[in-house]
Amino acid sequence: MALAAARRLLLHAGSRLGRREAVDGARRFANKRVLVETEGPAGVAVMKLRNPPVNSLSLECLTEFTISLEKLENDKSIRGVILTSECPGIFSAGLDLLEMYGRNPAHYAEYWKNVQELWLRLYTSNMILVSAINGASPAGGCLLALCCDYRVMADNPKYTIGLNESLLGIVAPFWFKDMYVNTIGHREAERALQLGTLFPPAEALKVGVVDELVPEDKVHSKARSVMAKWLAIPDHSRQLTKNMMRKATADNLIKQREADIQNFTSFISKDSIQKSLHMYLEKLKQKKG
Ligand SMILES: CCC/C=C/C(=O)SCCNC(=O)CCNC(=O)[C@H](O)C(C)(C)COP(=O)([O-])OP(=O)([O-])OC[C@H]1O[C@@H](n2cnc3c(N)ncnc32)[C@H](O)[C@@H]1OP(=O)([O-])[O-]
Repeated sequence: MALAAARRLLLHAGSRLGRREAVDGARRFANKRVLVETEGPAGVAVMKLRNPPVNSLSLECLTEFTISLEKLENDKSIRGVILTSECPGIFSAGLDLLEMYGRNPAHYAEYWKNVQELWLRLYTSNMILVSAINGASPAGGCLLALCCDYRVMADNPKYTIGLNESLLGIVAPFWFKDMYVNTIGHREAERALQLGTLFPPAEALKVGVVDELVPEDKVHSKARSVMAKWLAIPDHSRQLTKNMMRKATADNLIKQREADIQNFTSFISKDSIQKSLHMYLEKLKQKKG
């Protein structure tokens, strides 16, 4: 309820800001955790996640992300979005573990609904989405990248990408899996999901998790040049083709959203799963100390 009100406020504030920017000619709007800049080639927005330290997808971050996307979808002058991060060395650490640990079932349900919402909006977007992966991209971070039409990754062996849920003692839901299969094929997805593989850039390119590697300082310029190529295709034919390729996967979730929320809520509420998450969070802390 409170979140719905916050969402309305943000949308309203955003549209007022949008009008002011149009007058100033400064094409930029920002929520606290997502910055959108629309300067550069016509019709292209750059969306930067900025939820330090690791761009984890907290409920607030998911909401702001979804609202920003909604605004861009509604802006008929925008045809493409480059998705990237403002946090050095991190694209996104994925879903916020603290939203899935030590909370109550109502919170888990609310959180999951918002995860679904963002995924559906990203995966089925009519806009061209190119990810400029400029850092580590585990689990939900990889999910964001997989939603894009093209993935450019910084060739830095310190960065890894993949759906590593099984390493945390949790299970990627069927729609994460479906999108992984669509991207890298059944055999690679099966192996990578069971092992929770986090691929370094060269391996990510080899299996097809990403489409291209470039030196770190070229990630943005490459994403822009990729975008230019995609923009040259007529929107209507590209959009219909994208829809044809992705609709069945999205529909698979749409037809069972409520059951998926219930599955997630009962799974994540289990003592054994909470214990696994606790251990994983402790491991992250120890790594730091
Ligand atoms: C069924 C469900 C499907 C699930 C899907 C998912 O996405 S599950 C998600 C799967 N995601 C993963 O498995 C990724 C786990 N994270 C990592 O592997 C690393 O943090 C890193 C490689 C992203 C960055 O390394 P780095 O050395 O630059 O940074 P650092 O490690 O020092 O962390 C800094 C602070 O951030 C904290 N924090 C980190 N991640 C999360 C998070 N997701 N959430 C919340 N907090 C997180 C970390 O605890 C620490 O907190 P502290 O102690 O300051 O209070």
